[in-house]
Amino acid sequence: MSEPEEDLQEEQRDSTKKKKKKEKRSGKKKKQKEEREQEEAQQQVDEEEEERSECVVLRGIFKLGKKSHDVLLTRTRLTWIPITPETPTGEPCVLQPGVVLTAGRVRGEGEAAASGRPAVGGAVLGVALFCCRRRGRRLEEDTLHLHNASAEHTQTWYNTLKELLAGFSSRPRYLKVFINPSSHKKEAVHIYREHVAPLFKMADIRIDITVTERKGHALSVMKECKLDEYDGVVCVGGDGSVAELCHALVLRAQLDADSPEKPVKPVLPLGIIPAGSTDVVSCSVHGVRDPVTATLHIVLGHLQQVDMCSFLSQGQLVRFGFSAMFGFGGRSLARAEKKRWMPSSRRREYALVKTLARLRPEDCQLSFQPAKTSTGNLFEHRDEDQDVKQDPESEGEESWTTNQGLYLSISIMSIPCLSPHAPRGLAPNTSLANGSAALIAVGNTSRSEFIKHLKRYSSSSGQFSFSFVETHAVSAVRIRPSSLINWSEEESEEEGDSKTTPIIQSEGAAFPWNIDGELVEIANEVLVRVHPRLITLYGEEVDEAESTVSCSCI
Ligand SMILES: Nc1ncnc2c1ncn2[C@@H]1O[C@H](COP(=O)(O)OP(=O)(O)OP(=O)(O)O)[C@@H](O)[C@H]1O
Repeated sequence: MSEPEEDLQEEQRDSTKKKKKKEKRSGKKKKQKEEREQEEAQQQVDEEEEERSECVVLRGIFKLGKKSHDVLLTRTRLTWIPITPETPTGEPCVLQPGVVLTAGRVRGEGEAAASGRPAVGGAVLGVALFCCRRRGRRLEEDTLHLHNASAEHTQTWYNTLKELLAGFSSRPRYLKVFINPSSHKKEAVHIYREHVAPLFKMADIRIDITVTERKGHALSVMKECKLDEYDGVVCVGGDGSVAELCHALVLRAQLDADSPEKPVKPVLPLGIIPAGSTDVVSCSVHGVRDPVTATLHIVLGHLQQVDMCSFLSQGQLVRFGFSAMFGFGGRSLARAEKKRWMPSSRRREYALVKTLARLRPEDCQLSFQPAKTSTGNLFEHRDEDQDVKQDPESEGEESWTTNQGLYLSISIMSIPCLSPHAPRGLAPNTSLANGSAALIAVGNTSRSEFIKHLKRYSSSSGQFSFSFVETHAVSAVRIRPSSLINWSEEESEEEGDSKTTPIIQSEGAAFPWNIDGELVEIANEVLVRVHPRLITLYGEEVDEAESTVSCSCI
């Protein structure tokens, strides 16, 4: 090729490059312009929505207590200002309709006010707003009376408020309720009748109740019943009942979706009314063990996505759940279950002390897949997209970290497991919906050091600052025991030097696991997988539970 030809080609190349660059620049500019336009359009929609919601729906004069007030209702707030000549622009009080449970008509001599419920007979004297008030982590029922003698005026307000409340789509209208009458002190039915049913009735929520007759009853009902009629499921019971229902909801979703392998997110949310002895799941989404708080979260439709785990052994699903303890936690529960005749708190203390006295490590291979997107931010919320992409099953063997050793205790928890005994939770380093579980592995150590570690759970921190404790945010865990012992044999053993002697294998034996407070005996390797946001519970994210008890046994 001659020099001028080469120059010409070079020029052509340059001009094509420039052209491409120009096109790229103009494409980028076009994209930016489109994005800007989209943003502006969205802003306009938001502003219009805000304006619409701030539009006054109703305005009227009502008496609140003895004073007349100028009352204003928009779609997002109810505001009332005292009408006083000395301060014509008085301080407004505000209430969000989101906290209003229902509206009733005050009739007759105000008997609705006296009874705290919407009344049926007599002349209409005003509107009563039954609402929810926050006191710390507790939700309580409260009433606001707006008095006005005009029946027509009152009726308009009553109808409008009812219409507004009907617009809250997350609030349930029809619930399937399971009550375990044998939970804890056998008070579940009483708790339901006393604290829950009146609030459901007041909020016009229809209910369909099953009082369970045996273990597995709720699961079999859930497999068969027509779920699409309901807006949610409610469990009145302890952690065992909650675990059974969560497991049942996911299984049912799998059945409905014809997905035998992969867990499927249930459509219906689960509400938990605590009636057990520890109520860890309830505490983790309510911050308190209080049936009224739990019911109000359901009535107001507060929904919280929650991570769950699946537990598999030899490729078979054992169950779905939130937490599992292997080693100390499993053995302690197995001992407690043998003394079912004891009152539950005594039984727990007995088992704890006895297991501590016979403390022994498990010899096992512990493998885990670190959670990919964990940033160390305890209460971070992530995109749904991120969760979908995070599929531990698609990861190769190389993403696993494996250690072989002696462990006193291994816990895997996809929720913080708050309780009055451990207000910041057994796993404060995870949150309800961060897409990972906390793995807490306690290596072999002396009894006194292990007790120190346990005691720090009831204070507030420092339980992991020991050289023998390791914690990881994980998406999957595998525990392969090296040796087995039938735990009942262990009961009858003489106490030897248990600190360093690993457990001896015996045929047909199984390891006791504590899965959501239920004893599950598994002989082989267990694979735990975390399923981000697999279930929706009525409740909210809380970082600390109300502490009402102290454990006296250690
Ligand atoms: N009528 C019944 N009789 C016996 N067991 C039942 C009955 N109904 C349900 N169950 C089972 O009882 C088990 C324990 O229930 P639950 O957790 O509610 O009570 P708890 O063990 O006393 O409470 P906690 O787990 O907080 O100590 C669950 O596995 C549940 O399936």
